[in-house]
Amino acid sequence: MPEPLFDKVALIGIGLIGSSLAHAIRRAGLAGSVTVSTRSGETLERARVLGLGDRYESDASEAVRDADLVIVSVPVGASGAVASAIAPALKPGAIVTDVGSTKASVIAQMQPHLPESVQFIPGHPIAGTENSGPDAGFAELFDGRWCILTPLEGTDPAALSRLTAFWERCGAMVDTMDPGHHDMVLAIVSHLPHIIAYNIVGTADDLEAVTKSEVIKYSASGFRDFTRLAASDPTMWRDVCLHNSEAILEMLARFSEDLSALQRAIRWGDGDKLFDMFTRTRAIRRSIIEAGQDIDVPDFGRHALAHPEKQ
Ligand SMILES: NC(=O)C1=CN([C@@H]2O[C@H](COP(=O)(O)OP(=O)(O)OC[C@H]3O[C@@H](n4cnc5c(N)ncnc54)[C@H](O)[C@@H]3O)[C@@H](O)[C@H]2O)C=CC1
Ligand SMILES: O=C(O)C(=O)Cc1ccc(O)cc1
Repeated sequence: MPEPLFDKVALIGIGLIGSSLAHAIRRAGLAGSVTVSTRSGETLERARVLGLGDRYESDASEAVRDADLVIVSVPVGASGAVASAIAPALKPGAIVTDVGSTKASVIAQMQPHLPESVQFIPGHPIAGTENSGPDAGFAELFDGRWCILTPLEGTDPAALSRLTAFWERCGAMVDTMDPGHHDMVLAIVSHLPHIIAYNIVGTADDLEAVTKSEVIKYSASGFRDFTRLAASDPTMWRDVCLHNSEAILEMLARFSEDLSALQRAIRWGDGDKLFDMFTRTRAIRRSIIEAGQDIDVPDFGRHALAHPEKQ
């Protein structure tokens, strides 16, 4: 086993992402010891039963006291409260990072509390599932997935390299990005798909002409894919919507315009327009598969794609 990258790591929040980090850290031998802290006593007890750490602290400030790396993995709306609680106890020179799905808001919430003696490097692994809580995590979650770091002005390059090495040894590939750009990109590739999924499943649930049992019984795989996303954690997604509202509203406005164009093409029987649009979007799917980013598609899916010929 290679040398640990950090002597002491503190995991604040031990849900899907925190517990996956605990497993990945252990798999790669990245820490001398791991201290777990979370708000709810019940979750902390569950983490202890699962053996996710070496020490367990209900008080986040106690957990970070001697930590060299602190990873905050809580819903983005709780980032400010966590930063304020841990700030006085942080060890000078420690690296503080997070995994939140939005970046500008997390930075605005956390940075004012954190002392200049620590290196704050916000992060976001683009890897997850619809499950939450400490039982949901697994060591392979980050394998082959991107992790975006959004370093701030004045970040020490050595600290950035160390955090990059940490994520790489957790299995991820690392990119750096400006926080505002991150929020715009993630609004279209992650936040909108979840919002659309919540909406379509809600619409189906509200239909009077179709019973709930029919929705369950006849749901084709397209609808089932939406239900998976719509089963994601309500607290987490409420916070994402509230904390990336500007970019999400911008993307929703564009989406609504494009949906209206699609609606018009259907109303006027404009088959050429529909065909052209569906051909363009199919190319995106193929590019994702070619880039090896199609983790959810079993191997046979690659060969089952039809050719884009006009029928
Ligand atoms: N679920 C996913 O697929 C992904 C989530 N993320 C981000 O990771 C973060 C954590 O998400 P998950 O692990 O999925 O959530 P989760 O719901 O599985 O776990 C959240 C954890 O935070 C704790 N917590 C909540 N409020 C707290 C507070 N005020 N103080 C201390 N602890 C608190 C909970 O007890 C729990 O341990 C979120 O910011 C989310 O946006 C990032 C990538 C993927
Ligand atoms: O479950 C899925 O399909 C996801 O899209 C997981 C996910 C959720 C939130 C993120 O910020 C990143 C990844």
